[in-house]
Amino acid sequence: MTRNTVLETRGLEIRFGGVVAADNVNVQIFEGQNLAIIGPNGAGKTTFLNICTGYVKPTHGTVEFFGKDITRKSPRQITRLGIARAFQIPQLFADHTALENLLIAASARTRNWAPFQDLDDIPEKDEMNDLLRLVDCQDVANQLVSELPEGKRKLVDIAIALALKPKLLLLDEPTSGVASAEKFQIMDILHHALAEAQVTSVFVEHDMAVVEKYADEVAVWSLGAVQMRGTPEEILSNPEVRRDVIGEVL
Ligand SMILES: Nc1ncnc2c1ncn2[C@@H]1O[C@H](COP(=O)(O)OP(=O)(O)OP(=O)(O)O)[C@@H](O)[C@H]1O
Repeated sequence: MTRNTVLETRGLEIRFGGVVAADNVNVQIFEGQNLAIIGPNGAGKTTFLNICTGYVKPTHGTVEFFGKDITRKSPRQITRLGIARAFQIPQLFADHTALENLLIAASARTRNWAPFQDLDDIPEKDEMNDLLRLVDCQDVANQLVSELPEGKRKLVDIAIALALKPKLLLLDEPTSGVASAEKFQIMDILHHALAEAQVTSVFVEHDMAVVEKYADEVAVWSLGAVQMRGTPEEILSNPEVRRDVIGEVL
């Protein structure tokens, strides 16, 4: 069965001073997949997400999204084309409620954002309530984001990314900073929401139990390059990965 390519990078390169953060990065991401990116600190994982979303421009190489070259497009243009991002530290308006945050995102999706617009007037209210339900946050819709526990804040951040109706969602350590038991709850909700919204995902992750359970493929980064790619079983049983990424003493 041929798989449709959502995003493809060819020959990405960038260095920061003496550090090579991308060294001939060639990656294909296929429709419907949940690709995990793993690798030691400083390997270039976040740099890859930054290049794909237009925040960092590579010195060489290209990024194609559904066959269209987006390498030189701005982050805003790339978001509008259908690539969304969720961050390790949720990017939310802390003194607004969860629902208000989504309404602001909905407004920014379709119109120019007007900071003084009355949020009650935004027509996407039902759609945004549905999204909060999808990420199991309907119970906190009217609570200030600053008062939410970290797990709920992460889910609201994911709902905001989905409010942009992306085709591809890039997540930088979606479960960092939450307790182990809660990680799986968040990932279950995320996994279900992505399938429901038919969104392809790429997530950077340090927790191998999360990778094993939720990724259908894993790419291993090291020294700015993709060293290996395969199923979670193949990658997580590889002795080099166990030694260099997981830190096991073999
Ligand atoms: N804007 C920047 N300016 C200077 N150096 C940078 C910049 N962005 C990244 N780097 C460097 O490039 C290298 C790769 O960084 P990157 O954040 O992509 O790694 P990472 O694999 O995501 O690491 P971590 O797992 O610690 O988040 C690091 O050495 C980092 O310090």
